[in-house]
Amino acid sequence: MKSEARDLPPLIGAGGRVKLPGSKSISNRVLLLAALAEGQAEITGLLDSDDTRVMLAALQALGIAVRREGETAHVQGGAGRFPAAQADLFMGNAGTAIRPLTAALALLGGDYALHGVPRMHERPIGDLVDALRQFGCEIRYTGQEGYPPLHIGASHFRLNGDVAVRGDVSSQFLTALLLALPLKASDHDIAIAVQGELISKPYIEITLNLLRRFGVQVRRTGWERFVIPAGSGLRSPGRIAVEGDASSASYFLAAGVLGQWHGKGAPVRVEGVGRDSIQGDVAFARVLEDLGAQVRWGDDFIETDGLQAGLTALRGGDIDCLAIPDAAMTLAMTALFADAPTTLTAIGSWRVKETDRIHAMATELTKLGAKVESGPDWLRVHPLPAVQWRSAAIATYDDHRMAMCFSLASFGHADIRILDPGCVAKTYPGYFDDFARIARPVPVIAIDGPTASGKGSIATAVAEALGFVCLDSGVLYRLTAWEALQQGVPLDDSDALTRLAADLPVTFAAGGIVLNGHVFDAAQLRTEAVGQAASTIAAIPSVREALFALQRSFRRAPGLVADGRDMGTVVFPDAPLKVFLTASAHSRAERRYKQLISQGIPAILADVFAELELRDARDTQRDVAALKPAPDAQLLDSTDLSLEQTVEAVLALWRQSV
Ligand SMILES: Nc1ncnc2c1ncn2[C@@H]1O[C@H](COP(=O)(O)OP(=O)(O)O)[C@@H](O)[C@H]1O
Ligand SMILES: Nc1ccn([C@@H]2O[C@H](COP(=O)(O)OP(=O)(O)O)[C@@H](O)[C@H]2O)c(=O)n1
Repeated sequence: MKSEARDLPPLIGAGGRVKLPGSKSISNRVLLLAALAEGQAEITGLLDSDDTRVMLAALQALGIAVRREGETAHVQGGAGRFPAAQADLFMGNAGTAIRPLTAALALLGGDYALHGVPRMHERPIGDLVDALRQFGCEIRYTGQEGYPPLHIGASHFRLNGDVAVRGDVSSQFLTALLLALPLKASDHDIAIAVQGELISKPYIEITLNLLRRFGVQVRRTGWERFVIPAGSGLRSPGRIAVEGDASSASYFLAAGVLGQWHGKGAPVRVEGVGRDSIQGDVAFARVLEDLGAQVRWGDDFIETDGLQAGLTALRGGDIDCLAIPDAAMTLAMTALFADAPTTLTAIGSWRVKETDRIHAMATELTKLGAKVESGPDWLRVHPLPAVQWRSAAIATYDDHRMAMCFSLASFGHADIRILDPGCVAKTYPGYFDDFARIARPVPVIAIDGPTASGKGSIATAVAEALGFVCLDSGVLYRLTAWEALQQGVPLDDSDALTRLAADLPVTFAAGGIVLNGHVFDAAQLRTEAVGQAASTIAAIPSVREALFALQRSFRRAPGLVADGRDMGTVVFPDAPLKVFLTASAHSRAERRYKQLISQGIPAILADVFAELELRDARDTQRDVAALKPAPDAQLLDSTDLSLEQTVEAVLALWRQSV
């Protein structure tokens, strides 16, 4: 089932450590090699994600005994064959599963059907099939020519000189052949000739490296010709550890740089990859370094810590991404914070990944307000100045990397909603939890409570003391009510009231209210008539929803103090400090009475008291966002406290909480 959306709070910094999940590329290669090899393998650090489950399920369907306990899997190798001669295999959207399995199954022969999700049926596989047919493999397209689904039949294996495979669409075709051909190399050398410029070479290095671990030494001439020597056979190394995923590391490494902008960050360290990693995507950290990031390398970790001395932003420029196709997506995000446009080149392979990533990236970056240009195999992203950021709901195209990349937009100046965040399960089910662990959201102090408990005065004073922005959310309800009264909109016409709230022509300049382009005298909102009307319309769910985004947009660095009725329960549920401010009804009525008189508004204490009780009742009994303390709120009774004492009490709670 799809999770619908995840709202990310704007961030003021980042810091901490992340233990990376296992690399997808290594996990699926090792699983297949272990299944084909002779002997038992214990694989540790294995990634648990959609794509590895697809591979595990396929191997089990093929009769391979696999036992999995958390991050460890025990595989009893099939010694060059699969026990099941017939199987129907669901491959999801896992390119790292379908391609090498197609090669292995086709070379061995049998009666196998391979299919996946609709997007998988749009991802080309023709170049691999063409290469395998040169060996006499029987492969049929059961859908569209050149794409899965496939049927694999008997193998009439023959060798006829070098076998040709294209290398310029996906390096996974070559990887698939390299992983599977040792099955047929007992008596003869088998040579593969790559046609076209080989892309993603580092992924081929991973393949060669893992083949060595399984006893096969591939000889290569440049990146054009690969020979699997006669006598090669796959033998289990016994135990094999999977490195952390270097592509997934890129988001955290970028966070360790962007998270220092406000001076509130600390280093971010990813554990599980290091300077000797066999994954090409660790080169992303070198690219970041070239762009001006402060990077530290360890044997088993990489750490970023803001910018190098003397810089105020990452550098822009042209970046050849041929070697880091996946991590390169992360550079499209850091480009928003660079000092000049960034052009990513050699990214044609993005077009045939989980989605057309060039199109997806360009579309979603544009939603944030960014200027983006693109071509068949390149993307140019212009820096996005703070004032031009727009809040956006980001579509993720069933692409885990789109979802993970755009979490970095929360370092910008807008509210970010990630749609279908569950798609990260393809490679990193726990991504958003890990990201939240290193993220430092812009702090919010939420102050809720009944009328005249002192919320507004306390919030203003606390915000001033801390240098934070202040939001009096009641003002938004009062403004909507005031407009309704002005325009004669009935207070039970929820559609009209919702439209009013959604299009409230208001800005807050230097703490003052500007309505319809004119400075607005806030005293007009303090009358009891407006207060009662505000509390009436505030009970309408669609009005509350219409004001939700506007309220959240006040959360900006260095912090926010927000007062109202539902700041801690609904609008800022992740606020690190929530105060529920009360005072006895008598003292509140007296305070309000004095306040009104001092403002020259005529009032009678008994009436003020009665109206206050009426409003308390309405605010606490309504169905939506009823006035009540959040479970984690601190209760503060100000009946016997002065204004100054109450402010000090809130500041003391704040000091304790940070
Ligand atoms: N602890 C307090 N002691 C005395 N007066 C207070 C205290 N807190 C607030 N007041 C006064 O009560 C009045 C109502 O406070 P206000 O901040 O408008 O409350 P709210 O926003 O909760 O309705 C103001 O005139 C304010 O100065
Ligand atoms: N976050 C908020 C703020 C105000 N309101 C409503 O708006 C009315 C006026 O809010 P206010 O904060 O200006 O009221 P006072 O507490 O200042 O009297 C309240 O009585 C609530 O019904 C709300 O529902 N939720």
